[in-house]
Amino acid sequence: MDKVYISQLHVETIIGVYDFEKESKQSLYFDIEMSTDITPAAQTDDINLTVDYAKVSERVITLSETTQVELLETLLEKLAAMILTEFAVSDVRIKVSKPAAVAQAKTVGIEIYRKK
Ligand SMILES: Nc1nc2c(c(=O)[nH]1)N=C([C@H](O)[C@@H](O)CO)CN2
Repeated sequence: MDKVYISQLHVETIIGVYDFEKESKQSLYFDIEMSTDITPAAQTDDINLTVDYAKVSERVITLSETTQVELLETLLEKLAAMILTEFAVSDVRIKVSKPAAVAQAKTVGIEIYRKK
């Protein structure tokens, strides 16, 4: 299956388990890969017949900024459900990195894969 992807989408939001994390925004970076058939768009040159990565990016940014949760897992499940509901994709893989979470690590994070 063809893929539409978004790499290193940067979002600033409140997220975390600890009290100090609820006081200021932290950076998250998303890698998103969605399966879809791009043939109809390629044959017609019509953006309406494919998955618009700009629209997906906007929705991921908005939902991440307005959802207040503690765990990255919770946020990723909400984002995957939104993408599968709102866009014509058969599956989605989302990876989130939270580089400031562990000082000794370059970054840490979670990856999930969900199907319709
Ligand atoms: N599997 C997870 N582990 C941890 C998370 C998380 O969201 N998922 N979050 C934290 C803290 O919020 C951390 O980011 C700050 O030190 C710890 N472990």
